Amino acid sequence: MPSADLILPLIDLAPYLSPDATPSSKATVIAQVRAAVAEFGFFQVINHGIPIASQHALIEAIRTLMRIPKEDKLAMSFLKNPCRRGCTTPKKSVHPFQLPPSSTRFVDTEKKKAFYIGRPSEKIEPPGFHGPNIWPSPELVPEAEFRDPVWSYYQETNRLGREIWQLLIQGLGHPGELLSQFTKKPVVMMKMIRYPPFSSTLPGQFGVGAHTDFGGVTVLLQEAGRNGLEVEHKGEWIPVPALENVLVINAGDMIAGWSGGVYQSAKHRVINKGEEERISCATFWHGDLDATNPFIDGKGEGAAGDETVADLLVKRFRSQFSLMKGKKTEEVVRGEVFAH
Ligand SMILES: O=C(O)CCC(=O)C(=O)O
Ligand SMILES: [Fe+2]
Repeated sequence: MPSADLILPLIDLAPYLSPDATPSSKATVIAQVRAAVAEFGFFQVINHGIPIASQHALIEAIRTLMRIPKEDKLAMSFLKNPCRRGCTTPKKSVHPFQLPPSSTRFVDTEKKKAFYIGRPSEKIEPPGFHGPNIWPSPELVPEAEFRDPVWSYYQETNRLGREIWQLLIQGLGHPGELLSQFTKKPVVMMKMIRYPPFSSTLPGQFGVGAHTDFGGVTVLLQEAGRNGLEVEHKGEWIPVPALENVLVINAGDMIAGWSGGVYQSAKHRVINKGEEERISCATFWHGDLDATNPFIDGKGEGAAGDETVADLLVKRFRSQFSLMKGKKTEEVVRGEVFAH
């Protein structure tokens, strides 16, 4: 059961981001962020600098895209894309609850649909995190209704992800400029999500099952009023209210490892109990594929040391894949099951 008593910290970023910020006002925010991520792995932010109009336009754009015919979505399939972009459909995997007699072994455990974009580069580069984005044709969805607002929000959320990374770095006592050591060409994926209304989900189905994010900073926009996100804290689920112009920030496993356990990567899940669809958008701001832990100068061991960002990402996709027998590794590295 979600706990009614616990709430996540709500941090005002103005004393850090505004032109009048002083060293002391910045230090206060750095300390607040450190405390929040050390305790919860999550916090919410106001005065984050992303214009409300950009947030609204993004949500409308996602709604528009999710309504296009299924065959047009399949033509932009994430599973067929070599660099983790495009459309995913509900997740199929083995699940213990209610298998109707006529069903196959696989049922949908998650009912969401998602569309991914990332940092665009002309060439598709191994191991499949950099490459061109795909977009619906302008005849299908005019650029002003999808591509333009999505791209503009992507740039905003990139800027905010960078600021949050710098806050976390400074919270560990390093200069914020350390960021430039592992973010020359960072992997920054943006996942736009649509959860169906509660009535169309089966008992036991989640919007997103409990998981941790595996990489760096996540910046999450929830459509205002469409609650559903819950964060685990000491065995209890804390509901995270979907508030207008309030973003959710969390740290992934890579940050927890790199920080030597100072920062937490908390489990979270989504259950849309509402009778309306729920739109959200998560930006996963990782780092350069060849980067290793910047806090220990590459001298450490394991996840906290000499593994690169690419190693960590690929390892995570592979381990999730082991649940699904009979598929090829390539499908794993690209597949929805292995997306966040
Ligand atoms: O939609 C949400 O509120 C959260 C999504 C999420 O946790 C994820 O995609 O990793
Ligand atoms: Fe997540």
